[in-house]
Amino acid sequence: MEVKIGLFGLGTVGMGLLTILEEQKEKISENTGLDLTVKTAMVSSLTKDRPGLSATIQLTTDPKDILDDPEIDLVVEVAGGTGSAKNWIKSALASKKPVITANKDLIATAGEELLDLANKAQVPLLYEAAVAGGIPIIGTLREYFRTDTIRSLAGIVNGTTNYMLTQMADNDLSYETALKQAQDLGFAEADPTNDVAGYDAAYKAIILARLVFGLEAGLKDIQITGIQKITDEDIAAVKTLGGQLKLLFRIDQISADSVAVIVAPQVVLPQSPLSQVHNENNAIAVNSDNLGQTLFYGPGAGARPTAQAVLADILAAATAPKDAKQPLPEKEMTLAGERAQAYCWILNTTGANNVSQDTKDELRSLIVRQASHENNRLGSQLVLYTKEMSKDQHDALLDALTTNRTLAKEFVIYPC
Ligand SMILES: NC(=O)C1=CN([C@@H]2O[C@H](COP(=O)(O)OP(=O)(O)OC[C@H]3O[C@@H](n4cnc5c(N)ncnc54)[C@H](OP(=O)(O)O)[C@@H]3O)[C@@H](O)[C@H]2O)C=CC1
Ligand SMILES: N[C@@H](CC=O)C(=O)O
Repeated sequence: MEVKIGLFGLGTVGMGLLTILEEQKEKISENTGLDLTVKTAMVSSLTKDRPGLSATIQLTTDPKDILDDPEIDLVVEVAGGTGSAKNWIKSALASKKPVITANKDLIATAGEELLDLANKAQVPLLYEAAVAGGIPIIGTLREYFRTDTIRSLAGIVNGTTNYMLTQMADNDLSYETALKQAQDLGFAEADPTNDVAGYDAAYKAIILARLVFGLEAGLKDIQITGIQKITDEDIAAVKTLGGQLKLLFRIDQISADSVAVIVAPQVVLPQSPLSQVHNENNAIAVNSDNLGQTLFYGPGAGARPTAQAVLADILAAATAPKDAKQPLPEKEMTLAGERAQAYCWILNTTGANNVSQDTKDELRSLIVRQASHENNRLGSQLVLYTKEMSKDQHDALLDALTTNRTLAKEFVIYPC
């Protein structure tokens, strides 16, 4: 059976998809009986040089050439953005064309509305590539975990920042050079602000929290810290006690009907499997009643891995029953506040140190490890890894402790 595809976007992911489709045409046909052909591709510039692009693909800047073409069976949106892309997807669904997208910004911000439209139209809207690139996490959570109860999800879902932090720590690259390399390798967003500010990871966390816990949240609702303020000295200070800094997301069920969501650079200890996740690789740890702890690991960005996820969705959509509806989460949870956490404190030690005996005693009972670090810019520093403590305990202790020292940096420690 021939399936004609209308493709929005011919950048990193779009070109990656064309490469895989061309290379694996026969294999796909033998395995599925489907003959997948991209008929039309929408781009913003018709004059851009596109080496290797097949002359059989019609290029356009007019979305109607895809949306109004009755020959096009299925739409793939890999252009990005939340404006035009949303309209294209709505029009495609209204015309009963299945849609595949890699657009996490859009699925995070308008997923509820779009999935509702897809369900009403009884047309698939699939978005495996929107979270963790090539790792098949969306389908796995939706299908495999259907009979299990997930309590928490955590991990690394942004390839750009993980690549940057790896290169800064292991190869002494500057922040700027590491970012430039991530852009050149096709990992970063068109505007990398979303990557480094933590918004890209937050969009992915929002998608996962909706899928698993039925949580409807926006960027403004969750605590998000990016990596822009992380320096080579922070990385070195954290390393004195064996940890690494990684941009993590965490979604924890806190009560029967609430979850806490955070995206922030956190200290990952050597005994955590996440400490082995380097460069653009991603990993998602799922904690569920039946399975316990499971870890899904793989390439989280880049042309081929992301295109593979898009292709898997194309095959699923092309073979889905005509009236297929996407299962919606049974629970509908709300956002919870603070949870107990362990911390890494980096304290400047120059100047007076009149910490009271009570504070010293409390601190001693909470410190797991400590080391001194010579910061090239700030002088002597003390690096402390603490046990888990409540937010109130944290605030009071830090208040007492920093009367005569300054807290240079604070990071949460990811619980292994
Ligand atoms: N890169 C990655 O590793 C991953 C990306 N994604 C997501 O996939 C999507 C695409 O990413 P990526 O391929 O990296 O992006 P690129 O910036 O490389 O490519 C975007 C493509 O879309 C076209 N385009 C953008 N806006 C418009 C518009 N308004 N009208 C017409 N065409 C438009 C561009 O046209 P032109 O070529 O003329 O400039 C370009 O071909 C994004 O949503 C991204 O978040 C998801 C997972 C991983
Ligand atoms: N910019 C994103 C691309 C994939 O989603 C990332 O770096 O992870």
